[in-house]
Amino acid sequence: MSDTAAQTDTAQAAIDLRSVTKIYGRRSGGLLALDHVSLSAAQGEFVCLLGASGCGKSTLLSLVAGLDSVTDGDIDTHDHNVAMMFQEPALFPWLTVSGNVEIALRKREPSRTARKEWAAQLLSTVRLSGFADKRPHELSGGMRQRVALARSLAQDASILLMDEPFGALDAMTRDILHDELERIWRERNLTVLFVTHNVREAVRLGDRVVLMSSRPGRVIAQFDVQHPRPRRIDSTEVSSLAATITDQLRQEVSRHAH
Ligand SMILES: Nc1ncnc2c1ncn2[C@@H]1O[C@H](COP(=O)(O)OP(=O)(O)OP(=O)(O)O)[C@@H](O)[C@H]1O
Repeated sequence: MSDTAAQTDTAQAAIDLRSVTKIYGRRSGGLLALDHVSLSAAQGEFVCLLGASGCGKSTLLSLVAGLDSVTDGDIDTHDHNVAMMFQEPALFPWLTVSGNVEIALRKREPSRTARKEWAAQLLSTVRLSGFADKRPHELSGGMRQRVALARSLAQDASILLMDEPFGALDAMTRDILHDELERIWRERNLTVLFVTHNVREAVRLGDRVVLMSSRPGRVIAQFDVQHPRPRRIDSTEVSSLAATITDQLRQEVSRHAH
C-alpha cells in the first residue's frame, strides 16, 4: 500500500471522492455498487483503476463525469472540465472525421471556419491529419479511437476519464496508442482516470494503480509505479509489478468465488 493518498493531499487535487457510496435501486435492498470509496487524483496525475468485473469501475467513472449521482458522500472535480472516452468510439457515421470533432466544438466556437481549423489542429495532435474528410467506416479501430480522443480533447477538458478505451484493439495498435496518450497527457497536463482489465496496461501507463474489490466496490490497495517513462509493456520492470498486482487481484477474485 502506498502513501500516495497523503501526497495527493499536499499536491493540488483535481479529483476528490470522499466516502462515495452508490446504491442502484432502493436505498435498502438495492444493489450496493460502491461502498465508501475515497480516492483522490492530483492535477496531472495518471491513475489506473483495476478490479474484477462488476466491482464498480464504470460506476465510479460515470459518477465523476456527473452522468449519475452518488447515494452518499461527495465528489469534487474542482471546476475542471471533464471528458469521457469509452471502449466504443461512438462516432457519428454520417459525419466526416473532421465533422465528428467539430461537433464537440459547437458550444465553444460559433464560427464554422474556426471550428474546422481547430478540428484540424486536434486531428494533427492525434496524428490523423490527412484523414479529416474520411468517414468513420473507412478507418481502422485504432484510428477511430484517435478520433474519439480528439473529440474528448475538443471539450477542453483537463480531466480525461477513460473506460477501457483500448480494450478492443490488437496489442500492436494498443502499444502505439499508449505512446500517443502518454505524449498528449504530458503536453496538456491532463489528469487521467483510466479503467482497464489489463494489469500490464495499468502499470505501463499509470503513475498509480488502484485496485478495487468486488461487490461492493472498495479501494483495497494502491501501487505507485516509479519506473521511468516511457515504459515498455513487455519490460521486466512492468512485468514484475504486474505479476505482484495480478496475484492480489487473483486472491480478491477467488475470495468472492467461495
Ligand atoms: N444502471 C445500473 N442499474 C443497476 N445496476 C447497475 C447499473 N450499472 C451497473 N450496475 C451494477 O453495479 C455493479 C458495478 O457495475 P460496473 O459496470 O460499475 O462494474 P465494472 O467494474 O465497470 O464492471 P466491468 O469491469 O465488467 O465493466 C454491477 O453489479 C452492475 O451489475
